[in-house]
Amino acid sequence: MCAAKTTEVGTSILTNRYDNKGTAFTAEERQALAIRGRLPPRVETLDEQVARCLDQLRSFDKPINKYQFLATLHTANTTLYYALILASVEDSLPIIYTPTVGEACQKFGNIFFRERGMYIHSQYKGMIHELLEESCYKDVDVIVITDGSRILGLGDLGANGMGISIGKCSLYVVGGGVHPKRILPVCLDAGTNNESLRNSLHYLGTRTERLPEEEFYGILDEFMDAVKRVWPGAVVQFEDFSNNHCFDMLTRYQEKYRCFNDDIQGTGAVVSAGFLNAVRVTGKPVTDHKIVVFGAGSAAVGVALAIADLAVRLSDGKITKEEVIKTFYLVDTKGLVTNTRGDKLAAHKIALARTDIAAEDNAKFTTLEDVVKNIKPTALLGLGGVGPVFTEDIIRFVSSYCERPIIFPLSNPSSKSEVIPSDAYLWSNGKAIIASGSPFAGIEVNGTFCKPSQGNNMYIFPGIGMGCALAKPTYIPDSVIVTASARLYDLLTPEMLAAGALYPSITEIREISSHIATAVIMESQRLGLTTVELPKEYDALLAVVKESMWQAEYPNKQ
Ligand SMILES: NC(=O)C1=CN([C@@H]2O[C@H](COP(=O)(O)OP(=O)(O)OC[C@H]3O[C@@H](n4cnc5c(N)ncnc54)[C@H](O)[C@@H]3O)[C@@H](O)[C@H]2O)C=CC1
Ligand SMILES: CC(=O)C(=O)O
Ligand SMILES: [Mg+2]
Repeated sequence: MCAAKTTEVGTSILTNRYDNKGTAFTAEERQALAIRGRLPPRVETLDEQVARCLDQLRSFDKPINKYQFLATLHTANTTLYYALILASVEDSLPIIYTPTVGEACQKFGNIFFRERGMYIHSQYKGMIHELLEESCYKDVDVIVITDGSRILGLGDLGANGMGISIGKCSLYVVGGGVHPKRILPVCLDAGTNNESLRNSLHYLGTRTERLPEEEFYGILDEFMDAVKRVWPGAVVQFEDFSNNHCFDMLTRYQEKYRCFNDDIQGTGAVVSAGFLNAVRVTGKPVTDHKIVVFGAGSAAVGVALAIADLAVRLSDGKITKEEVIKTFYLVDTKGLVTNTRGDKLAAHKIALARTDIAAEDNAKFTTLEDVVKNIKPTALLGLGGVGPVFTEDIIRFVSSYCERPIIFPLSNPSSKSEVIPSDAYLWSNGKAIIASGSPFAGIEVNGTFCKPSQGNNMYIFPGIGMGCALAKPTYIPDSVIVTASARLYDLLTPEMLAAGALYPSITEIREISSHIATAVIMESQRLGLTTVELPKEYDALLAVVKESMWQAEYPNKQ
């Protein structure tokens, strides 16, 4: 090979995030690639690189600067980026995911420096197939798409929502072992109704109001169809679409494409598993509980219905879905959701509306405080996305009559949490059983260290997506999601439960995801939906799943 040609190859490898090894290139490799003088002399192993980069990461005080450092690292050397995250899951997930990813989305235009993923907008109508074909993505297993209309609890962030697709895709690699080249974060830029964002100096999306319905579905239909043709094996995860679309999108696409909605179905699957494990701690059957849910949107409705589905599945049909649904009291901006309060309920609320409140009694239930006082719940689930509403008064009141109140402040990011878990432990005198959407510190109460579990859909979507990418079922029916949830429920051992956990440790995310993926595949096989031949027996299938996981290692392992 001539010298000029070799230099070109060397340069393209050094600047290709997937192939670059940086200081881990050996002397021989440096010579062969003609990059001898272009790297510091020391040759490091991947472990040494990880240790050095972890020190660099820890040297930043502000989480957003840590986020920027990691984004830069991803751009320079993707293998090292994932090796570092896998070596420091508990420290780095709060940076690449909630809560810091929320701040990164808010500041997306200010911190953007290099492309990642794909942007689809109305200007490309009629050309989406071509756009996907011409992209550098040749084989895609998982696509996470958002239109940025409801990013965490931060509202309409338009094209800045790309940050959330990127964060979720990173978790597919970290948790599901999907190859980094086979994930695709997508931003459907359908405009934004956030006027101040639209007018802000560095906003990078289209500066128009959100598309009318017909155009929105026109572009989404075209995208889904193009994905099926260009990457027929891919799974599409819908993320953070506002509730005027997300339920309808599921109806429109669930049986036509291999897709699921993370906020409705993923959140439902995770929270139902943790909640029913918390119910075991209370010693009372779920049907004896009274569950107040703050919020009645995509996550709240997904969670309530999933708890009912999982409870029915775990009871072997001894309890009915209707019996569990009766335990729920959903609260939205107008108060308790009932069928008698005189407004036209959004379609997604109807199945969960109380039917036992006389019209004249609705006035007694117009605030969360009223509902708590009058219902005396044993469980509070927070999915309103507005911040601290589970007040000291509420927590103390619930703890006054309830032996082990279940308190789940599930809204993200941390600033939108319904209560800071350490406060809830203190106010409940250590009695509360807590899972929070974002990670929070624990606290010692009466000599016992209490730490919240993280009730976040990150426990399930990597396993669901990975299982479906492997077995390629024609579509993802609800029963596959309930099966994934039941598997997560079972993965919590009695010892873990006794130690106060509601989910296995997140450091075990790959192990967890491999079991969830296995369960997902087996249920898809049972339903006759898979299009790839895989073992039918659990252990053999689990081995195949584990074997398929990408490892954060250089090709010629250092
Ligand atoms: N822990 C987890 O894994 C997940 C957490 N979430 C979080 O849940 C929150 C909500 O998400 P979605 O349900 O998708 O949003 P959404 O917009 O569909 O629903 C929000 C609901 O809260 C209600 N609400 C808003 N302000 C209220 C107020 N002041 N009083 C009473 N009700 C009020 C709204 O009426 C609506 O029913 C977000 O913060 C999101 O980050 C969502 C998905 C997963
Ligand atoms: C975790 C998540 O998906 C959300 O907060 O929207
Ligand atoms: Mg979400």
